[in-house]
Amino acid sequence: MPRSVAAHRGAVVELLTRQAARKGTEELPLLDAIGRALAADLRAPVSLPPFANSQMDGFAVFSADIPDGGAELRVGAPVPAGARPAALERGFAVPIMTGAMLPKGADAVVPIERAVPSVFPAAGAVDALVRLPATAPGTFVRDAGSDIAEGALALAAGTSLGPAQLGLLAALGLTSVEVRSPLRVLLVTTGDEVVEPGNPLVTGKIYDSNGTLLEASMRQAGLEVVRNGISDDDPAGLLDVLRKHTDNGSAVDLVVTTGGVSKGAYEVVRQAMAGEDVEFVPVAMQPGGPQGIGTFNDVPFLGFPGNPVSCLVSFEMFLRPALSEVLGAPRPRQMLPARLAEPLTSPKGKHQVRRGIIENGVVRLEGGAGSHLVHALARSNALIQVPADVTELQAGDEVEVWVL
Ligand SMILES: Nc1nc2c(c(=O)[nH]1)N[C@H]1C(S)=C(S)[C@@H](COP(=O)(O)OP(=O)(O)OC[C@H]3O[C@@H](n4cnc5c(N)ncnc54)[C@H](O)[C@@H]3O)O[C@H]1N2
Ligand code: MOO
Repeated sequence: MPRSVAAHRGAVVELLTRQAARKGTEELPLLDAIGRALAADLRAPVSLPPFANSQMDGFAVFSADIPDGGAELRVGAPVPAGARPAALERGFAVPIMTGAMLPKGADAVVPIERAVPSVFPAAGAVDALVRLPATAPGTFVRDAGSDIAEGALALAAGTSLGPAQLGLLAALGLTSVEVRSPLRVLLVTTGDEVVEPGNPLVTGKIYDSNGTLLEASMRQAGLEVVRNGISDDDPAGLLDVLRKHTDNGSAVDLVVTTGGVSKGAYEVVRQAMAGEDVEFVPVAMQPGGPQGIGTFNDVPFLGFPGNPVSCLVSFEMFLRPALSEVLGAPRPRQMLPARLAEPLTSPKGKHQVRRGIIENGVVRLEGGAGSHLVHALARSNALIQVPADVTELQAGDEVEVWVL
């Protein structure tokens, strides 16, 4: 009985949870922390904004100085951004620039466009007057701490740090941040037929796309990737590579291989793992059905199938979500409902993952179901999820898509 996608994902989560618990944290300069997960809850060391300030270029006023019909007020000394202004005198309006500190005694800002005249008096002008409309207290004032108050929770442990989160930390005055240390992965592609790009393509051989595809996926997800070339179909050679990288305990946190897991005569990964704590399970998913999982030399092990699309789908369906769950980073893929632009069929009892392009809530298929179709994959921006109990869908039917 094949294992469900959810059950296999759960097994990958369990495998990584133990390993992640052994990893520590590290302090990094903000920009080096992009894509990492925050190690601990972080409280705001200062309030944002730190002081009440103006949201507009205009006049800071005491709202009670302006009756319903408006009033003519005397113009005081202007407040540029960055200055510490003197208190506002009653009956005065002071020119204030966006972001500048509100003078004590002021409680509202009237934008320059609503003033008559609607220009600031020239520098050095004396006895200038301005006519302003009535204004409710608080208008165009950004109160101190209205974004976040000092001591409040700024970001929770496990938050994935993207540009917005790092920008917040900078706004709070921080220059570095404590993040979870990344997992280091040994990625080994296998197969006698597979050659490194850049070499001549001898008849019967193909270039290794899995190595680049998966290393790129892993790096984007915040993993450190160790490579050791391509292993041929000799199990002893593959075992040597795996031992070299796992023997000294902490060298790698996870091993991922590609290929050699199905039912052929030369299944190098299956053969190498005979006698190890690794099982080969059929998962009710297409592509990416045959999966290896377990530990090698006490290090978590995942054996992805050899077809390139199967590799990407295995990564997106199992490893990436498990990393999100266990480490907090990367952020989970955005999942959207979309209408199918065309019909599709799906094998009975298997969760199918098709590739497609989503645009304005409609998703169209790119290429067929074949797991060798890397060109179609490269044109796609979404994975279309077809549940195991669905065998046919019509144009216009709603599906869930994961945005790549
Ligand atoms: N009799 C059966 N045959 C197959 C079954 C099955 O159930 N019964 N399952 C099929 C499915 S589904 C998949 S997926 C593949 C999985 O095969 P393996 O993991 O053993 O992978 P390989 O046989 O080594 O390769 C499969 C395919 O992918 C190409 N490949 C391999 N490595 C790379 C690489 N690094 N870069 C690019 N392409 C690669 C390889 O040449 C094969 O075409 O098994 C089916 N067969
Ligand atoms: O499961 Mo295979 O990965 O369909 O091609």
